[in-house]
Amino acid sequence: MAGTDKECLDTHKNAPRLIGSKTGSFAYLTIRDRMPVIMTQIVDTLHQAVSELNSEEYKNKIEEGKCLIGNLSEVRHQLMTDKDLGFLEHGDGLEEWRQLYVQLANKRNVMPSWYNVPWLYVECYMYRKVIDILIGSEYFKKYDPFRIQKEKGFQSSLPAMETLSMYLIEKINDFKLEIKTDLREDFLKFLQFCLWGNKTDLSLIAKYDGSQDLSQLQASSKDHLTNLRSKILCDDTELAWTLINKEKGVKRRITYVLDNSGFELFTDLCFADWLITSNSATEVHFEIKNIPWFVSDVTPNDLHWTLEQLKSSPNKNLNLLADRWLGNFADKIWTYGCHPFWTLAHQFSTMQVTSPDLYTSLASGYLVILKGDLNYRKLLGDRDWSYTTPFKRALEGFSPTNLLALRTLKADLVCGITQETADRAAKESDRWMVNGEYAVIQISIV
Ligand SMILES: O=P(O)(O)OC[C@H]1O[C@](O)(CO)[C@@H](O)[C@@H]1O
Ligand SMILES: [Mn+2]
Repeated sequence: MAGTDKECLDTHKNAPRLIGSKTGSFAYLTIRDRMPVIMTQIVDTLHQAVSELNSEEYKNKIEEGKCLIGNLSEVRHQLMTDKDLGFLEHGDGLEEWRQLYVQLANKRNVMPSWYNVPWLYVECYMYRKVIDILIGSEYFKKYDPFRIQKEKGFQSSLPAMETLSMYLIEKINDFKLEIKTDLREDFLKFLQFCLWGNKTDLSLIAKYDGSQDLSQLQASSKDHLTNLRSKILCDDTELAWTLINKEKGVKRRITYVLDNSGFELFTDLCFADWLITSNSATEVHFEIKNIPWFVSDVTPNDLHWTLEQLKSSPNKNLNLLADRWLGNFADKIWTYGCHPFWTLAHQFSTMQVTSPDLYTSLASGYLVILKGDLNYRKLLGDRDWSYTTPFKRALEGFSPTNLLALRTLKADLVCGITQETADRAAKESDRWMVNGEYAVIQISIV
């Protein structure tokens, strides 16, 4: 049973939100164990970067760096000792953060602190607070404390990317030569590559230093995918296929809300390529993060860096894909945006009010694909819904257009699955909701 905030039960009988104050819950353990480790990593990485600077040339930068290290260490201390949360001062979304803080403060008789507000808020706040400190500086405004980890993650995924690139190129050639292929089967495969690509987020492996072998986490072989089917606890693939296969060739845009860099991003770009090549969409618009976020989330820098790496790789298939993908961006068949909404702590059902421009943009497309665990938590308002609550119900009215969630379970909430399925998974592993071994493919059709 997850940790919950009974105060948040509202009149619409929404389930309570997950909160860190429930001892032993995944929220509690994340705040107690995983978040301090991530903060330590941030401090250590910055410390390393500062210590590599030439002390004569970068005197002021070094001074400032040391000061930032102190401020970041203080955030870690506040988190570990459950101090009051405060306002943010720099960067996007300040007013939205302030409003949410005031709402939380008004709901309680005590000041909002790390363990007494909803987990979603506090976890997003930690990442945003780090950026607040960096943006407020002179020399570290654009510093990405996760860059090294993301780059190591990319390098260690290269063998899996090479395998997947061969598969995609085979499909592209089939299209070119008009060789009849089983489109449904291809769709199914790419969807699952993307789904399992979500296993490799680096915030879950809090101690990831690039040396661990991620290949076990990467479902790069087709046979492996077949074995993984039983781990998909709700599988709306057929509904998704019906949607994708409908009225092919008409002008339509798919919005792809990306999650992590590295292997996951590569699988997503492969799928986006297939969507265009198979005429399933005429435009794919990616949404990514405007700041370093939850360790491994894709920022514009990560996207550009990834494409450059693929282009300069000694592997010809990766070069070929990089050329295609750079071409897609140049031709505006692919576009990307990084709306500040994605780095707020808001659940998606508030988007229409808090970020109407983004909502309208999603609504003008045919389908939104949402990747990963955090997006799923925000879809569900990070609430402790009963497992059998229908997906659409848990969205609390969020319905800009057709939605498709692809998520491996890394937090103890899920909906839209049968009690038998939940029991079976629980029997297989008592960590089934958080270990990234299980997944859902869920669709909401307007
Ligand atoms: O990259 P994802 O799939 O959104 O996962 C983000 C991570 O953050 C959490 O949502 C909370 O720590 C985890 O459940 C997950 O490991
Ligand atoms: Mn992520």
